[in-house]
Amino acid sequence: MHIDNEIKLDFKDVLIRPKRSTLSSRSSVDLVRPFKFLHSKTEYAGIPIIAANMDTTGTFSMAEALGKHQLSVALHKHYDAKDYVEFFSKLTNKSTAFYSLGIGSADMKKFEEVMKAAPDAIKYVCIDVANGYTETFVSFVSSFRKSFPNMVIMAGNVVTGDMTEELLLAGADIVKVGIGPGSVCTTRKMTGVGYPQLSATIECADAAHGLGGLICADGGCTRPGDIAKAFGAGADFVMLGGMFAGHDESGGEVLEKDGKKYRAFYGMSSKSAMDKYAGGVAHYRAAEGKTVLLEDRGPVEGTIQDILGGVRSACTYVGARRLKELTKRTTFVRVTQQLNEVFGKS
Ligand SMILES: NC(=O)C1=CN([C@@H]2O[C@H](COP(=O)(O)OP(=O)(O)OC[C@H]3O[C@@H](n4cnc5c(N)ncnc54)[C@H](OP(=O)(O)O)[C@@H]3O)[C@@H](O)[C@H]2O)C=CC1
Ligand SMILES: Nc1nc2c(ncn2[C@@H]2O[C@H](COP(=O)(O)O)[C@@H](O)[C@H]2O)c(=O)[nH]1
Ligand SMILES: [K+]
Repeated sequence: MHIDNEIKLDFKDVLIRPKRSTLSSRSSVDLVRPFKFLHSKTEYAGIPIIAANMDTTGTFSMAEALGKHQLSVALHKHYDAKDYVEFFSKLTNKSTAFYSLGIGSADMKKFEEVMKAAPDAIKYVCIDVANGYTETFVSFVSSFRKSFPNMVIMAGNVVTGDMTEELLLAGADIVKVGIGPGSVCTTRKMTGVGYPQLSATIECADAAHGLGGLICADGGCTRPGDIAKAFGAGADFVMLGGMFAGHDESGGEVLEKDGKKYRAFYGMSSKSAMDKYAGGVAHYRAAEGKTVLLEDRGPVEGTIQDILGGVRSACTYVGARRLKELTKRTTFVRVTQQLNEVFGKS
């Protein structure tokens, strides 16, 4: 047994210290980032915010709404092959949608079927498992890279620098970072495993950038300020589940209660998800996700504006004309209280 006594931080533990700035308006901040990748020759340009590959956020209609603003979606893995073929064939800005898959043989079979029907339609994939520390996962990423040398591969999840390096060396372009921070995640409760998300982001970004790789901070952002902090911490991409949930584009059924409209939102490892896609929770495992009912939030357009407005404003507070400059202009101050909640949680 070993104890790491260094304090590790979450978004709530810090604020970004303002700095002198020559920017006179939030409208002059450029959030579009160009990226080149470690392995793939594909070039990316967009606002590096991605809706999570959960079945109520990684939807085709979410992709359409976010794509208009150059944001991306990691599609969930439960559509039929023919639907992906149709979607990706029509997709004009390839960087706005990731095809997601796990490491099971059914996932690979479906992906091959889609690739065969639409050979050049997919440029970005997200290889996603709960636990990115297994040998099986690393060898899957490595053989996927051999089969698809020019695919942009995002792979995860991990939370430490050593495993970030290993995945990049195995063939990932972007390592997805986050174990247990999610809004409908119960991994920490069920297993006691996890890592505070701000520190995970800082440490994995540092490891990745040293090798010329990128990271995506996945999970735990509950408001636009957290997204600014994730970028400030060194994230190249930020993935959001809960913040994009509950909108018209989320799909799923709408429930009415006392005259109010609600949408269900659940973890992909929750009982709800396993009942829906795997015929229940397997005998040897427990659910590691929960189900919540969210008040219907209408079109996602308003949420997008809040997010982009918040991040642009953060950039002006530290004098970052482009999102790219945010990290090097960020000094975090540790705080004991981040928000004034005298009139309730906001
Ligand atoms: N970021 C996070 O903290 C987490 C994210 N999730 C999300 O939910 C999705 C579904 O997750 P889930 O159904 O739990 O698993 P995955 O779809 O991630 O499972 C992938 C493979 O990993 C194996 N595995 C070994 N150890 C573990 C472990 N500790 N947790 C999960 N799988 C393990 C599984 O085998 P076997 O089932 O036989 O053990 C399975 O073959 C994930 O793809 C991810 O998107 C889920 C949990 C945590
Ligand atoms: N431990 C679990 N994590 C999950 C599950 N379903 C999704 N996720 C992860 O959460 C993020 C989104 O986080 P949020 O805070 O923005 O909502 C998602 O990308 C996954 O990595 C789950 O069932 N269990
Ligand atoms: K995930």
